Amino acid sequence: MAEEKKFSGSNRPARKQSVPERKELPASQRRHAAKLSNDAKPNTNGRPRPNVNEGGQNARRNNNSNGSRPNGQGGQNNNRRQNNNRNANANTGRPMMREKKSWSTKPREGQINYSAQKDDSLKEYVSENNKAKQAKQQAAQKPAAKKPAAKPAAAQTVAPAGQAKTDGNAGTGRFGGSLASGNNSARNNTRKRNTNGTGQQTPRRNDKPHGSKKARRIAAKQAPKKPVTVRKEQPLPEVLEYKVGMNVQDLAKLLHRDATEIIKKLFLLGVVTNQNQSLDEDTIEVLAADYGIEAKQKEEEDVADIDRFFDDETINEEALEPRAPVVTIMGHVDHGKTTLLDYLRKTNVTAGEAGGITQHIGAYQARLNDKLITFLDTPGHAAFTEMRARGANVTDITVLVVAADDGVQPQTIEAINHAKAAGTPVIVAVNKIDKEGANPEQVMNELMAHDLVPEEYGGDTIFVQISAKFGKNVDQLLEMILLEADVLELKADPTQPARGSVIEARLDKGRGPVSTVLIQQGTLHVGDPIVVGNTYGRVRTMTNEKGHDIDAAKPATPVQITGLNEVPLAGDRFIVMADEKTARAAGEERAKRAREEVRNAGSVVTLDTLFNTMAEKAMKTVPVIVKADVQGSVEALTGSLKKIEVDGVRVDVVHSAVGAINESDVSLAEASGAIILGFNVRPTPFAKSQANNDKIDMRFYSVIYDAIDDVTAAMKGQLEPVYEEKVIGQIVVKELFKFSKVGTIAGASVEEGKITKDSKVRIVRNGTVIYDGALASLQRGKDAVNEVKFGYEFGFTVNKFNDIQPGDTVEAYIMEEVKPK
Ligand SMILES: Nc1nc2c(ncn2[C@@H]2O[C@H](COP(=O)(O)OP(=O)(O)OP(=O)(O)O)[C@@H](O)[C@H]2O)c(=O)[nH]1
Repeated sequence: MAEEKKFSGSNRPARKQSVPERKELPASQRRHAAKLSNDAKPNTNGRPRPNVNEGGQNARRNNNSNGSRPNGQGGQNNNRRQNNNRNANANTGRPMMREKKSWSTKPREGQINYSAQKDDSLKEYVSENNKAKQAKQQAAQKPAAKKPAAKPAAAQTVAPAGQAKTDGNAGTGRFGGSLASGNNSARNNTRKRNTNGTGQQTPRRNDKPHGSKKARRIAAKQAPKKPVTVRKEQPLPEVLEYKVGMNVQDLAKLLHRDATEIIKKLFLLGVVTNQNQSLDEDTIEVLAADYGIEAKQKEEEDVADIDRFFDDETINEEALEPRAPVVTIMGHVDHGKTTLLDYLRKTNVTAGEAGGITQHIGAYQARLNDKLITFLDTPGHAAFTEMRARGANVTDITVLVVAADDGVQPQTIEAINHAKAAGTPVIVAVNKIDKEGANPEQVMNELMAHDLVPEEYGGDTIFVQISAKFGKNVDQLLEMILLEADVLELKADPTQPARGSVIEARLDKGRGPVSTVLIQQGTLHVGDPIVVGNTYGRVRTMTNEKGHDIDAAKPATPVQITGLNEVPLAGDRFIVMADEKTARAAGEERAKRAREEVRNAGSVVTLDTLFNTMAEKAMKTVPVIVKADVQGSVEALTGSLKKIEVDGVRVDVVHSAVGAINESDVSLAEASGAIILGFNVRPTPFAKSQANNDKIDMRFYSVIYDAIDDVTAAMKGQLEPVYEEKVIGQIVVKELFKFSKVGTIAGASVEEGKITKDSKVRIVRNGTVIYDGALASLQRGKDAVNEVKFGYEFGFTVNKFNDIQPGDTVEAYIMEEVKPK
């Protein structure tokens, strides 16, 4: 049962200590008490009655704070419990939710204890009041007591710890059982409210405090505080692995600490920051040191760096297997490289080649005694120097073809140097030994001067005399290659994801970018996500050199693949990635960086480069756009064009790509004033008509030499004309004729050569040039003439010079344009 509290008018606490002593209640209070006494009748309708008039002045004053929120539920107001209960609505059994002041039932020191005073009227009042109160409480408890009994479980659930329970414990709770009685009790017990396990009911939407500001403030003070979530204390990590730029929140997670704790710590360390501010390396390290742990900067993986897969040897020694040697054939033009490969492949590439030059790198495999040899078909023309160099970089062995009837030539030496630079052993194939005039001994002697000493002369270079045309000793050459490969112990790990290099790439009309790649490590599978140079994709199809579809390719195998987004460059490296997403990210990042590189290279001017840049700007350029059928040709042509040496003029390749000449090429040509050079390609119909309209110069070639010659001529035409002085005649002044109208006319004779009307004249007196200028008039007799030849006499005047004397000699000369060499 609810603890019964006496509410007596005489029990009214003093609001101030200095309340004057009174013998009896004032008339007004007695009147009020009497009114209350009348009101304090049991509530028969079961509904809560407002307590506005209950409790006399106290009750009225407390009415303001009789909100819906239980006061002191959170257990903060234990010391006020009695007051609350005293102030509880007697009708409802509900506690006074808020109070304006903490009232004590016991008089404090210096206070007057009204209750102790003898006052019969008050006693009477109290007794009546108590009876009325009891009656009211009993009436109020009746309906409330039913519901909790009907739903004890619910009541158990909702009754927070420390609150009165509605069963047999009613009246012993914090609110003296008031929760268990009346309508509040019924509501609280029938509706589940989330207590979040804290014992505190979560506030309802309308649980706003009412009353004056002050009342709200006090209520807020007394309101149960939100439970503080206690972070599970986890131990600090041994090492703080951080990234530069992390903020306090990030570090808080890593350190298992509260962000505010870190902010405080940093503040004490002299760093004022907030949760979101990025922190530098030093700050993070100092913080870690303060926590007494080690800080280690996390190395961010550069997804675009595919070279690391080539540098970091992650090869499993146990998985290594012997692989085919990769052989590059090098040599001077027409010494028989293609014929040798032809023989090996039993095809006839030579006949189909325009201009008789191999235009791009191909790769093929030859088999001898069940052993494979991979050949890279590198061209011999000087234009392909870069490609040869690239070929040598993926090469294990270089076969140097030297025609026995032609001997060592410039490109033979160049090939030797490339092989030396790449560190690959050289096997010399002395070719065309079938030919009349072939002198293999001579070739051997010449090569010895380049450190290629035959074994029979005590050196370590293998020489094989062959006839590629007739296949003589070609098998012997293959044997020697395999022998050398054995010495090199060539092995690879086929178990890892494939990586290698692009040998050749082109754009196929139907299949998109088609690339010949050489696998250097691992096994390449159809479907592999792949990054190639600055592009990426998934291996859609894979074919071997015979054009057969294959599913997997092991190390040292050249295969043609499709499925890339763009045409890569010959020599680009490729790597198979874990998934397509990573491949895409890497490819896109690489492409972005490549674009930035190009942009920066074109625009950055530093003080160091300023002079050069200015000088460069003063140069005349021949802008060209190069389009070709294969990447190798693009590179060969652009490389050759850049090497053209004409003083004061350089080629500016504004764009180069594989594929037909399209509209965007024509637009670019118009914008940049470029000539379009098409190598084995033609324009699309649209591009053709656009080029006609825009008067764009498009030229088509199938031989690189022709393209280079044309551009060289164009470049020479671009040069400023150079003039040289050419003396055409010697004249001696004989006498002077003075005319008032025209001035002095010199009479002279042509002693050597001639003089023309356009001649310039240099007047020399006593060996000194006294005047250099142009003729004003040239005449014979009274007639003006264009030219006076040797032996004739004539008259002349000089522009702006009137001091000519008999005996002066005159050099007649002209400025003649000199063609650039
Ligand atoms: N008699 C004879 N002629 C040969 C031999 N090898 C090549 N030839 C001829 O030499 C010429 C040039 O041969 P290629 O194989 O095209 O020479 P290459 O070195 O590939 O030339 P480029 O592709 O221009 O670098 C062709 O006419 C061949 O038929 C040979 O062993 N004997």
